[in-house]
Amino acid sequence: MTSNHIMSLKAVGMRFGSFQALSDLSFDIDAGEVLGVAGPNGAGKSTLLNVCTGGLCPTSGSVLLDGQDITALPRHSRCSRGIAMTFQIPTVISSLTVAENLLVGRSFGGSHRHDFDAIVEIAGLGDVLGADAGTVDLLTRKAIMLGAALATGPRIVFMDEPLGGLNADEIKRFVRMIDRCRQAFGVTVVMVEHKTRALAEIADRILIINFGKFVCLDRPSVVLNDDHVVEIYLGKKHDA
Ligand SMILES: Nc1ncnc2c1ncn2[C@@H]1O[C@H](COP(=O)(O)OP(=O)(O)OP(=O)(O)O)[C@@H](O)[C@H]1O
Repeated sequence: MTSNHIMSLKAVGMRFGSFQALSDLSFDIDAGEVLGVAGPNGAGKSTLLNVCTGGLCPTSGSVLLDGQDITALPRHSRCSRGIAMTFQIPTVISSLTVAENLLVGRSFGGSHRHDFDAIVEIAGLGDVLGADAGTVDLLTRKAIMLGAALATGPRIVFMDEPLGGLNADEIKRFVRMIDRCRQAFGVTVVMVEHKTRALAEIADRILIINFGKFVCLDRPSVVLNDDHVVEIYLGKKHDA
């Protein structure tokens, strides 16, 4: 029987000293989907992304990529297997041009490479390729980070709060960018996001966690209309 799961977590736990940040998390990520991850502050969302991308090695359970155990692999080894991550605060190399930043991304990753011109077009960076990356606005810095992640040739991209700090118009533009990544390259996207309305627009499914524990995983219309989820785990202050 063939599986459509690109990644699976099996009973994953993450303990920092005596603090249990993630507990017994098990779920599958479908190839080609946009999976949203939401939950209150401190729920364990960034910890979960780090466990998936190799920034942290879980203290219990396992992470599988295409059914292969990658739990102990560090970030650079996972990158060469097609796993990329973007961060809440855009990490660009300010002393390099926009194009050079993308080329740095291209020097990492595995044997597969997405087309460079297509990445530039998707990220909307055509007009600023020669600009110093340190001089561009926040949306462009986020686009550079996404472009550099795509330049590693990923099959799955994890994004930590990609919409943070953007205004309503910029959110729409970045959501379109994410959608184009999927259309053009077939990449799977897992995004942690507090802006639940935007998340509902782009995500095929949303995972809710709280206190490091699984709460639910379903289509946005089901998850976001669940009274318990809305009141307890999302809350009005995060809605945008
Ligand atoms: N390296 C660490 N050492 C100790 N505790 C940590 C560490 N990293 C995270 N934590 C704790 O684990 C919990 C989950 O943190 P995490 O950053 O994953 O939450 P989050 O859901 O991403 O929160 P937010 O929405 O505020 O970004 C928090 O209580 C945090 O203080």
